[in-house]
Amino acid sequence: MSKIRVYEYAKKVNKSSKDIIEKLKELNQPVSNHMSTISNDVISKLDATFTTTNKKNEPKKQNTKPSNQTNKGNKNSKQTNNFNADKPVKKEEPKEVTKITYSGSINVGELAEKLNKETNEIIKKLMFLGVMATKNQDLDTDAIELICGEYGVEVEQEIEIDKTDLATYIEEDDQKKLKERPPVVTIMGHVDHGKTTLLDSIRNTKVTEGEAGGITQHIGAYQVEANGKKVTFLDTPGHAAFTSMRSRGAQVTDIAILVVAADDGVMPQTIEAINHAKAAEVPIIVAVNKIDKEGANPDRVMQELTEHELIPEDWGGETIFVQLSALKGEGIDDLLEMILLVAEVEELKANPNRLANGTVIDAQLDKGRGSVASLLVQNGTLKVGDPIVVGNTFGRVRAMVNDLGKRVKSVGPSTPVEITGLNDVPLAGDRFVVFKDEKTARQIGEMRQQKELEVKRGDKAKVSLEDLFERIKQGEIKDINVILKADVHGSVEALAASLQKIDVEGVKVNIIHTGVGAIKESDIILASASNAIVIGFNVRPDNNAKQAAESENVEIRLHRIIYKAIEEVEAAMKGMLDPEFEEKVIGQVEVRETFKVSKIGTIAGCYVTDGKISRDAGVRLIRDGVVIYEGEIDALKRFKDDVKEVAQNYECGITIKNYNDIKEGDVIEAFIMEEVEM
Ligand SMILES: Nc1nc2c(ncn2[C@@H]2O[C@H](COP(=O)(O)OP(=O)(O)OP(=O)(O)O)[C@@H](O)[C@H]2O)c(=O)[nH]1
Repeated sequence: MSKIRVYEYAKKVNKSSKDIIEKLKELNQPVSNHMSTISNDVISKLDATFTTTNKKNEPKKQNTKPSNQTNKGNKNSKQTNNFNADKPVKKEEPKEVTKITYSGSINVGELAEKLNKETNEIIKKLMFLGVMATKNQDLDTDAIELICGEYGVEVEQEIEIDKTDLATYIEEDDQKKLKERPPVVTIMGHVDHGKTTLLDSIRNTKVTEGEAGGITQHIGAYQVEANGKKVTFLDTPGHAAFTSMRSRGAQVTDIAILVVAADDGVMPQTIEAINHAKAAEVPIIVAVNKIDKEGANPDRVMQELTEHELIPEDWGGETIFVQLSALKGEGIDDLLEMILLVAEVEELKANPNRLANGTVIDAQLDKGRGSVASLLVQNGTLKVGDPIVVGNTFGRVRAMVNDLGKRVKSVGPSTPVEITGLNDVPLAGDRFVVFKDEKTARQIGEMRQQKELEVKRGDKAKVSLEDLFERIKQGEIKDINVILKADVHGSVEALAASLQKIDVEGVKVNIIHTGVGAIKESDIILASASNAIVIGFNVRPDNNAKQAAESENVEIRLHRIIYKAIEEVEAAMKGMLDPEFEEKVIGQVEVRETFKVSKIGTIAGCYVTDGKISRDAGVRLIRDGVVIYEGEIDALKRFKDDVKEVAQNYECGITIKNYNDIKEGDVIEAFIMEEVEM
């Protein structure tokens, strides 16, 4: 158990921090203030006093009555007496506050105002309580309660419910309704130690038994049966299940299988895997693989793992080791048996008789079926037709397919299933929750979408790759905001990871939104609002997005090769991007006569009406306001001489390269391509 602070403990036992501080003094464990931490052994001592009495006497209350106010109460009554005595004088008494309410956070100044006191007075009181605070400093619940207690004022915190938080819609289970559920297992280990082979081996030996004709399908997880019990394997070998999912706060794994090749021993990724599993507090079963190989040394593996606190039972430890050959399918039954054993110890349970919730294992956009998401049902039963919110997407479960490629109507806890029917593609690691009615699901889904947009919005000036370097140099930019869209989830993750690794002069790429599928108007709006560049990988903007990008001045970069996209961003950050050119019109010329010369073609006798025309300029032939040709000048002459340029109000002769259809009255527009100033 980790340490907790005085005020946290106070809240836990429904006492004021002051009570706890007093008690700690009595226990000879004085602390300086309510923010001080208390160690585990002291907590047990406190528990002995508080949890027993607390449970007996005081039900948990939302409102916090002021504590310890006997003194204050007296003072108040004294005041009243004085007031009565002074009645004929009719002095203005400040309005007495007896109760305040607040929501969210409140700072010292605001509290003073609510209490009808001077800010300085509050600051002094806080100092006395060991808290140094300034006027604009936010106060935690406990400090607020302490101060109000001092004045004998009741405090009520209005708890704000975040309606977009899916967790608030998941009701707690009645323990009596819980039933055993299959364990969800992740296989981890160093490269080439045999994770994929093991996953295949388990699947091949177990899945098809009794499932004649079943076509296996990769939906990110599969179930096998052993000894009449089911086991669910996440079939994303490696750390994906831990890294990407856990980064979104999703915990799906119950048991981690650590594969270590007996001929190779503990390697860097083995250690990494151990750390992931430990951080997630997931039990580890070690699978010593490749024991069929010459040079296999299982003992060495065990020896090496003891250094990482994985000690075999035979050696007095608690870690289960299974020796196997994934390639030959040996030891698979042992492994499954051990998994079931650990599962039993862990008492994994869920309630199949409720609306489902769980986690997205993977999701993608399918040309025919639209958004397709692989879900792991973690609690409840998921049914076709269920109104559902998945991450920031929503819909109704249209169809469900299990890991054997079979259509199913309902699935219970720990079951992986692929669903269609969502309005957009969610992300791996997103939570899903089923709702009773579609209207609520839609409302919450839309609110979540909206919130996602708002959260990601910033209000900086627009950025483009071209001016990036300059703004980095000026110190205007520290983060480069990027919105990433790609055809498949894997590319999104790969590109995002690589972009985030680019580090130029301490400037970092900040991926504010990623998604699968075409670049949409909403992406552009988000980019515009958050001053981001949109990078599309194997995807294109749709028409609305194109228009929005133009009007919002948002830069879209399209790529087909990951490293090119990375190179480009890196080059922009280093100021090495090829310069961008912009067209600049330098002049206008009126065609007054035309001459046809056999070897030369049409010569236009012209008059420069505006600006100038130069020999190396590009030209556009405009007739009745419509551009009918764009090309280069072949010759520019004044009288018989070739000239470099001709200025306004002068006459000249022009021939256009490979173009002769020039007519009297046409306008020739001259333009040059100019490097955009950075
Ligand atoms: N002899 C022997 N070879 C094995 C065994 N298990 C896996 N291999 C071989 O080891 C190599 C790597 O196996 P994979 O299953 O691809 O390893 P992995 O851990 O999934 O590798 P990555 O996906 O690259 O991380 C392959 O050539 C397998 O055939 C085994 O039990 N015995």
